[in-house]
Order: sequence, then structure tokens, then C-alpha cells
Amino acid sequence: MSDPVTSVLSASNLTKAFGSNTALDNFNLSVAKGEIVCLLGANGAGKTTTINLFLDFLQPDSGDVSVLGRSVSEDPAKARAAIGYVAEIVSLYPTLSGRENLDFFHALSGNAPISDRERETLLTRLEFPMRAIDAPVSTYSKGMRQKLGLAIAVAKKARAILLDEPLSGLDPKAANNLVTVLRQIASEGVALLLSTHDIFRAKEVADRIGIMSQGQLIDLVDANSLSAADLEALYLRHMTDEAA
Ligand SMILES: Nc1ncnc2c1ncn2[C@@H]1O[C@H](COP(=O)(O)OP(=O)(O)OP(=O)(O)O)[C@@H](O)[C@H]1O
Repeated sequence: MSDPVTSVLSASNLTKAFGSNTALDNFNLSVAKGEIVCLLGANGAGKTTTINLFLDFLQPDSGDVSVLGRSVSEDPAKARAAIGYVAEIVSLYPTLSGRENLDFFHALSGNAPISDRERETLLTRLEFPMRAIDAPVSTYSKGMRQKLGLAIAVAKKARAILLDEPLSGLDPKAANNLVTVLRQIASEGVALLLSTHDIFRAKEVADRIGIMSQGQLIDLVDANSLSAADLEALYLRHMTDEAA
């Protein structure tokens, strides 16, 4: 029998204000099992606020976020257990090695320890350079820290992974590699929600792209339905319309 819950992440009529500043305004979105959705938008458009509401770091003023069909506000612990989060700068212990960080954060989520073989298989699949596994994390590049963050999420069998600005600050090779790895994770049934400013990588990685402006989802397009140039033109047209 097929899984009745295909929508892993769902936001309905979400509104969130900080004082008089409305960061999110009646926002609706769902991300299905195995799907990658990218949120594109200018600084302050509400992308990080959306991610923070799914993570229960913030609570909505109205509307609801749910994970696997269950409202996050009703059962935040269950939602957190089903979600992995890769911050723009992944928080890791800099003096500990990659191996020690992975094992520590894996245990912190209440999971059974992973074996040497499982750890190596996982990291190799994510194209983490295994020669660096015992070096202190302070020596890692941004891309390597992200891979470790992804490994922590995948090891805990997260059903959804949220990534805030994962592509910013990566060199083209690392960005290209991350796109490949994210697509592979999604192909295993994980729902991915990313925020980015990178229109071209968004087109490469995503199944659907949400364009946000001033707290609203003003367009949601199928990434395959248009070329990168068309996507850029659409994005710029929306930004011009909003500014007018
Ligand atoms: N904790 C907070 N307190 C006050 N205002 C906030 C807070 N977090 C976000 N905001 C405001 O909410 C709005 C949306 O911010 P958000 O960080 O979600 O945008 P963003 O699309 O992620 O931007 P960026 O691309 O710069 O990261 C902005 O006006 C921001 O200043």
C-alpha cells in the first residue's frame, strides 16, 4: 500500500509579524516526499522565517505548519524528530573531529550509535572526503561542514531536511557537488526545502521554485517548465512589480 502522507511539510495560511513588520503574510506551501522546493527571494522576503516556523524556533501568529500531517504546535518533539536542519553556518564543535561531531549529534538525538562501516558508507555517499574525518572541524571548508550537517540529518533518518542558504559562499565545484548530493538524498524519499538567492542553482536542484517577496509567496513554478534565463526574467519581473 502506498504511503497516504505524501505531503511531508505543509504550511497553511501562515502569518508572522515582528512588531509592525509582517515577515510572512498568509503563506501556503507543501513539500512532498522526495521533492525539492527552493524558496527564492530578496533579503528580508521571509525565507528564513518560513524555515524557522517549520523548526518550531518561531511560532506563527496565525495559520499552521505541519510535518507528516501533524501540526508542529501540537507535537513539536515529533516534528523535530522527523526533520533535519542544515543552517547556513552549520554549528559544530570546532575542536572535535568530523567523526566525533557526527557521533555526538547522532547520539544527542537519541539514536543508537552508528557503526564505523555505516558512518563510512553514509559519508562516502554524501561525497565527504573521508581522509578528513579525524581532523578538527575548525579546518573544514563550508562545504565539508554542510556535508557533516547533512550526514547528521540523514543518519537520523529525517523525513524532511531544511537548508538555509546552503549554496551561498560555495565555489562552483562545491555548489555543483551539493546539488548532486541533494538530488540523491531526495531520490531516497526525503522532502527538501531550501532557501537561496542563486537562481541558476535553484533551477538545477529544485522540482518547484517558490518566489517570495515581502512575506508572500508570489509565484510557485515547476523548475522543468522554464529555462534558467526564463526563470531569471520571471524573478526580475516579480521584483520590479513588487517595487513599483
Ligand atoms: N527575530 C526577528 N526579529 C525581528 N525581525 C525579524 C526577525 N527575524 C526576521 N525578521 C524580519 O522579518 C523579515 C523577514 O526576514 P527573513 O530573515 O525571514 O528574510 P529572508 O528572506 O530569509 O532574508 P535573507 O535572504 O536576508 O536571509 C525581515 O524584515 C526581517 O528583518
